[in-house]
Amino acid sequence: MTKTAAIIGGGVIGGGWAARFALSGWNVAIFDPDPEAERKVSEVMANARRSLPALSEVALPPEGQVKIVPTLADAVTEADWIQESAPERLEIKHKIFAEIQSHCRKDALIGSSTSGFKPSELQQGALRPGEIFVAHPFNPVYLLPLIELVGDDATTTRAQEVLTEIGMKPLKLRKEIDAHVADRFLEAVWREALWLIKDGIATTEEIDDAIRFGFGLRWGQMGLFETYRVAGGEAGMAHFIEQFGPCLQWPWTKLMDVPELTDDLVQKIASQSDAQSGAHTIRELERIRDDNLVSMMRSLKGRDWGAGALLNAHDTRLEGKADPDFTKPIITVARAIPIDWTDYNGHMNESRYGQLWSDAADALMRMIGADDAYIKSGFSYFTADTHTKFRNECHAGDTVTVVTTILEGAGKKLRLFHELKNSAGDVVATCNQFLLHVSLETRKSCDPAAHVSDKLASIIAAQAALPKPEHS
Ligand SMILES: NC(=O)C1=CN([C@@H]2O[C@H](COP(=O)(O)OP(=O)(O)OC[C@H]3O[C@@H](n4cnc5c(N)ncnc54)[C@H](O)[C@@H]3O)[C@@H](O)[C@H]2O)C=CC1
Ligand SMILES: C[N+](C)(C)CC(=O)CC(=O)[O-]
Repeated sequence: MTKTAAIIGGGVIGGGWAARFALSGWNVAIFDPDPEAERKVSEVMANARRSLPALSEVALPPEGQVKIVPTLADAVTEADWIQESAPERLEIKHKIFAEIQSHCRKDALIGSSTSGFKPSELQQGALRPGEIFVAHPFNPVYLLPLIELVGDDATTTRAQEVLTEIGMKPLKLRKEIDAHVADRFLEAVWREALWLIKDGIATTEEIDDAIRFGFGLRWGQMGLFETYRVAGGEAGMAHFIEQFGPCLQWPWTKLMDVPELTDDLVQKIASQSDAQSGAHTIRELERIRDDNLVSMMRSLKGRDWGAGALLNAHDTRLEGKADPDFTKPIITVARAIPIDWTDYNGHMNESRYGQLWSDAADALMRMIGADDAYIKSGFSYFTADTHTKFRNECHAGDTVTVVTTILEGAGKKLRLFHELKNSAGDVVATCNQFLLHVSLETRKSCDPAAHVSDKLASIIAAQAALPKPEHS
């Protein structure tokens, strides 16, 4: 049964949660008293639709329904997960939790997006305090996987399972603390940046350059400790601390001091920020950010590292293991086209068609039992010939499928016909691909193992009644 999320507060973060849940196949009900909420949420949804599916090499589940409802009770009554994302004011959040708990199911998970409040503060005066926990996300919630979870162990363990299912990276904190873990870092960096601007040392643009051309790039892949372990050289972490530990005693940092946010300082920051980024609207900046994040996370996927390894594991979960119904056309690829597959002509680059044919052949190989274990045993298929015909264009964000027909599959020969189709079912391109079964030891062609040729024969028989694809 389709699960339901209730989002209370549909601003920057609530909208991001709504998109994350809906694109993971959940129905979403949003309550927000702002008459502009519907427009704002639909803009976040549009951003999410063009970016989140591009992180995946497989199709996402069908999108859930998203609706704005007139009362908080309408949103929460049936919900499996309720996410409070109202302004960062404790009295507002208390009122909301009281209303949530008088209408919601007893087994509903009730998370708060709070950036700084501890669960014990959120729970003050609540009907069932232990049910309220912190689920702190990062903007944009539909792309960044981290969620800091703080609260009752059993409840946050249940929350952890749900978040993993929707492709996120829950991080359970051992103890509650103001501003959790990640925002403690962000606050330290923010405080130092304010000083640097106030003291006229650097502008907003120079500070951003200091981050994005240097340690910011490192942090996205290894974080703080692994990066510094490497920086310690062969002598390692202890040596690193010995060398740089004393800096904390030197005047490198103003960490304990907070600059006063005077009108002058706010004006200085705002005008520097306008000079730096004012040429773009916020929506344009969001799209630039999202495209960059998708490209960076896709690179990490190729390395199976960090956030990329998480995405690969999520793809495996989404793909499932069950055999398709072989009496129907075989779908070997179902996915969205990522932005980094497109080129200066504004459409998918020709090299990526080769990628899709290769992915389709790999999927077909797994279906006939020529899977990873079979390849490890010393046998595989090599492509000997491909003929691609381009018939239409394909753009970033398009959802496409590859339908693969087995034209020939006897002995060592395997001939496949792939049709790349867009979401309207139109053929974008076709490929006639000829493969030979090989021994990876001799590098010569040979007949496949009996279980592979038998499976191939049974699929060809199951497909016999289907019409032959056009132009094959
Ligand atoms: N903006 C950010 O970068 C991040 C914010 N957060 C947290 O997320 C929460 C929401 O922040 P944003 O989305 O940035 O704020 P926002 O101002 O964009 O959105 C808040 C929304 O709550 C609505 N609202 C006000 N009173 C309400 C009520 N009684 N019931 C339901 N909705 C109500 C407002 O109309 C508004 O649409 C805060 O607790 C914040 O600390 C967490 C991570 C990052
Ligand atoms: C600025 N902030 C404290 C609201 C930031 C966050 O809470 C997380 C984020 O997305 O940076």
